[in-house]
Amino acid sequence: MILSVDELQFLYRNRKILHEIAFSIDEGEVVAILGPNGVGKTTLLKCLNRILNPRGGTVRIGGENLSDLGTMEIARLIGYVPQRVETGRLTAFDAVLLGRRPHIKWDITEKDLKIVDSVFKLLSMENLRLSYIDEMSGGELQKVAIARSLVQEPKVLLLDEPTSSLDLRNQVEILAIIRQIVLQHKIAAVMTMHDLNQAFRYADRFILLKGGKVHAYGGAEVITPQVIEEVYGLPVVIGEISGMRCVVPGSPAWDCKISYAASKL
Ligand SMILES: Nc1ncnc2c1ncn2[C@@H]1O[C@H](COP(=O)(O)OP(=O)(O)OP(=O)(O)O)[C@@H](O)[C@H]1O
Repeated sequence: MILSVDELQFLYRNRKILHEIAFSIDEGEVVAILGPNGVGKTTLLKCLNRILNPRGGTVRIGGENLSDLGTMEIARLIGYVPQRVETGRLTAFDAVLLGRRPHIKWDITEKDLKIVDSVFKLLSMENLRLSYIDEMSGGELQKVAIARSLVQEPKVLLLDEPTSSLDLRNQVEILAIIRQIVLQHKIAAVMTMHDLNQAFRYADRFILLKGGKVHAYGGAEVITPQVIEEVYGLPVVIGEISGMRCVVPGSPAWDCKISYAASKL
């Protein structure tokens, strides 16, 4: 087991956002955190990373309790790709290089440069090396953030909607690369997502949040039409296309309900 979470709770002011969160993740696994807007997916990632301090519970990585570790030690273990990436007057190369030593001045080594080069190549973004990140498109910036997390060589990657700004081809390529890196390096990735079809394709396990709690947790078998309707309040059909599990939202009855409501506007 590489990551374990037990009885995690988080409150914003006095409002309970997360409670009784417990799960564990093995090496080589990609886990998708799913759930409706505002349910607490980003908050959960930030608690795992200790950007936010949980009110209770424990998070362990490789047996180490994160509450016993400092920021630098946590950065050594966890690569984090936030939903909103901060920009500045830095080239993409420098921004990614910062992932090697996030908080202190350091002597750049041959190894640092080699790893940064290889990640630029892996993500097919060599053309962006000298571009300034404050002049980048949303998708380009998202790739820079993913690259920065990968050069950290973390044990756990936390990715907050990592493909939200990417075009279709980049979505597929980035998720496939994350999948491959997780397996090859025996690390783990936890990603928040909205696209259930991509989750089916690239994740091994699923955590569905509802009301700040884990509503369903497990392999693809836990994502049933009933569970999806309970979590999102929307009927779906689950089927297969070319051997791949896929979710189609809606149903004839639902579509009728929506068009009836719209006709009353
Ligand atoms: N800084 C904050 N102060 C107070 N409440 C906050 C703060 N940030 C988020 N929240 C609230 O916490 C809840 C969970 O937010 P969070 O961003 O974790 O949701 P999410 O599941 O990631 O949503 P989305 O799918 O829309 O990105 C929301 O109701 C949100 O309004």
